[in-house]
Amino acid sequence: MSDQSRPYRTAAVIPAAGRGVRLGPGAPKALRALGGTPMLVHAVRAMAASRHVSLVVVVAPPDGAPEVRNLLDEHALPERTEFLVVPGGDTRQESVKLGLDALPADVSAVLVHDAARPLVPVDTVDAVVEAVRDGAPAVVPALPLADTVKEVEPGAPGEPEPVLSTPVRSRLRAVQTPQGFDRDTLVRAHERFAVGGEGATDDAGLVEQLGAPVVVVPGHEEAFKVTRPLDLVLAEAVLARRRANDGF
Ligand SMILES: Nc1ccn([C@@H]2O[C@H](COP(=O)(O)OP(=O)(O)OP(=O)(O)O)[C@@H](O)[C@H]2O)c(=O)n1
Ligand SMILES: C[C@](O)(CO)[C@H](O)COP(=O)(O)O
Repeated sequence: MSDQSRPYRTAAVIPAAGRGVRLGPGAPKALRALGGTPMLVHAVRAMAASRHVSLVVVVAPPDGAPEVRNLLDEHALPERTEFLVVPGGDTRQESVKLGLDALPADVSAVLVHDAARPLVPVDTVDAVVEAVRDGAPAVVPALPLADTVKEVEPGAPGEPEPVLSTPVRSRLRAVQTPQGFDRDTLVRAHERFAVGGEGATDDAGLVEQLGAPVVVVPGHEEAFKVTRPLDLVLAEAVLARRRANDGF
């Protein structure tokens, strides 16, 4: 739980060090354009749009920190927000850990947000921060599923895979980011699993393995992750609709 003696400051860590293999050949995914602006800049603006967030730590591709720093300097970002850039690691988990290591001592709450979710609305960001400030050590935004999900025995690509079970769909949620945490809880989770741990595909998964409670708040359809080429088509369409609605 949070240390009440510390002032309450919320920072966002944005892992942006991935290659974007599933998106196809090109620049690292976070640096690819969406509506003419790098996806990372959209993600940074989405975090800085929250009045709660006063620091954004961008975790850049390992050899791309100077380029990312220049990128942030070139784009208009809120002046009240501080920005740090650090080099990332080989996995998302390592990159998040490197971002956490860069946080100053006065940060009490941390959001971890994929650069690959450039269009998350500020209301979703605020809902996550507020749940953490209300005392939840770990908060994830998530949506119910539209598809039925099967657990299978994974086989060779293209080969039929035996179905093992069908989880009850109404109990499942598709988890998004930003995920919000009490800083000490998240740091403990990452330290425990940094070396030889089981790992997890999201930060809340590490906190669950610590035994700490994680709660879900409503996510948003526009907080989807740009993973494959079709996601980029959808992201361009969402952005174009927003720009048309805003009249620019
Ligand atoms: N070594 C890594 C790998 C991923 N990420 C970041 O974690 C987020 C979620 O990862 P994902 O969408 O899987 O991105 P990539 O790893 O780039 O995609 P792919 O798996 O297709 O290569 C992205 O913002 C990505 O930049 C990171 O910071 N460091
Ligand atoms: C953190 C995450 O976005 C939650 O859905 C997801 O687990 C990241 O997975 P990826 O394979 O690293 O994109």
